[in-house]
Formats: sequence, structure tokens, C-alpha cells
Amino acid sequence: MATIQARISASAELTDILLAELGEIGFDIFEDTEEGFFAYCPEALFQEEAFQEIITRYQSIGSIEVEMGRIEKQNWNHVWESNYDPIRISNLLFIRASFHESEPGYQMELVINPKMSFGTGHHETTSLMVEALFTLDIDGKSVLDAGTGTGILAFVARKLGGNPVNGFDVDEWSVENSIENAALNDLNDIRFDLGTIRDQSSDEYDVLLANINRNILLDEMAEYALRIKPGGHLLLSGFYQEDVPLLLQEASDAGLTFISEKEKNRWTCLHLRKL
Ligand SMILES: C[S@@+](CC[C@H](N)C(=O)[O-])C[C@H]1O[C@@H](n2cnc3c(N)ncnc32)[C@H](O)[C@@H]1O
Repeated sequence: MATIQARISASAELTDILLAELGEIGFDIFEDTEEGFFAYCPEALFQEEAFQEIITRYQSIGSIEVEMGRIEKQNWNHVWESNYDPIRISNLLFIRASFHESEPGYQMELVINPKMSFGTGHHETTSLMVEALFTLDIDGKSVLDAGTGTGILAFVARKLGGNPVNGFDVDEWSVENSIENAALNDLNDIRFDLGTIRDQSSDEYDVLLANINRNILLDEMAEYALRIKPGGHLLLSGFYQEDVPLLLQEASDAGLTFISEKEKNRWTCLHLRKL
């Protein structure tokens, strides 16, 4: 599988809007350069129609130049290595690649070589999920990470004492990359599977994590609820604050109760429980 690369030139204002819109349809933004910004998305997840619709919508407001490309897997490692700085999520978590030095002063450190997958903590939704996870007492609790990306949330959960911890993703590279990252962090007892929530067993978990996107969360909410133990927790992200009422309605229909909400740059994280 290859990666779709979009190079986009637009005004600063339109760029901000496009970054957010493309993030919603699965693009992971890596580079902001003088020639415009580069956004990347695994080919298997590329929603061409949605992409074109976003570009056409904003071309009516201002000039947007788009150039599409495709990167083969073997070239990808060079792209991410040149664009990845360590990430700090408050004093909780320091995330680095294997070629960066450690840094003291954090409650936790992870080594993540993202390669093709989303989830280094750069994105607001990942850091919101990490912060929310730190507020839960998950020692000895079972955790399922839906849409695991690099495996980052599964690793945080395991390091906070979650056990067992399982993760899954529809992207085969993500599963491969999560297994590699687990080994880098000596967390080999986490199981990573390919597929969606519908492919998972009917086992119930104490904590379910899902940082995906609005449409998938709406579609899969009832399936998540089925796999959460009574009293268990659901942390959701990957959507904007204006999507919250719709998600809360779906969650309530699935028997889930709202606990709290946190927002960063419009991106939102919801904490729900099955009470
Ligand atoms: C926004 S990323 C989140 C990655 C990581 N969990 C994080 O918090 O940084 C969403 C991930 O969900 C995966 N994904 C998309 N649709 C999915 C689905 N229906 N079921 C499972 N994974 C899915 C994508 O491949 C991607 O790796």
C-alpha cells in the first residue's frame, strides 16, 4: 500500500481551514514549507470524493493550488525521519523517535517511529486522549484501543497499568508499525489486530479508546457500547466541538452517559461511561 501526498498552496487563512478539514478525512499533516503544505494519507483510506469536495468548496473563497502525488512504502521512512521532532504533552509524556535522546522531567516516555501511521502526539486529538487517559485509574483494567495508529494510546494505557491491552486498526501498516513500536518500548504483551470494531470478539473491556473521526464514531458507537463493561469508560476524539451534540445523542441511544468534555483548537475529546 502507498501513501497519497497532497501539496497545497493557499492563503494562511485558507491553509488553517484546509488543515482542519483534511484532518477530519484522515490526512495527517506533516510539513509546512515555502511551497505550501504537504498532507499525507494512506492510500487505502483516501476519500477522493470528500477531498475534492473540500477543495472545490474553498476554491470559491480564494485561490488554492493542489498537486497530488503518491509515495511508495519504501520511500516513506526518509520522509518522516526528516520531519519528526520529539513531542511533549505537558509534564505527562515525552515522545521521541529511536534516534532522539531521552529527556528527564516527564511521568512517561515512549519511543514511537511513526513511519506511515497517525499518532505521534503532534495532533490535538492524540494529546487530548493521552491527557484524558492519565485522569483514569486503569491499573489492572482491560483496555481496547480502536484505530490504534502508531499504538500510542495502547502504550500509554499499558504503562499506566492497563492489562490486558489490545489495539486494532483498519490499516495494515498501522498494525505492523504498532507491533514494531511495542517492541521498541518493551510492551510486547499488547495484541494488535487488523480490522474494525465489528471484527473484534464480543469481549467486554473496562476502557475503550477511539480517536478516529466523526462519521466512523457515529457509525460504530453502538458496537463500542457492546464491548464496554458496566461501569466502564469510553474516551472518544477525532471530531470538532460542533459535532458533540450529534455524538452525545448517538452515545445516549447506545446507553452511554456523558462525563466530561475537553477541547483544543476546536478538536474535542469526550469522556463517557456505561453506567
Ligand atoms: C486519528 S488516527 C488515531 C491514531 C492514534 N490512536 C492516536 O490517537 O493518535 C485514526 C486511526 O484510525 C484508523 N481507522 C480509521 N477507520 C477505522 C475503523 N473503522 N476502525 C479501526 N481503525 C480505523 C486509521 O487507520 C488511523 O490509524
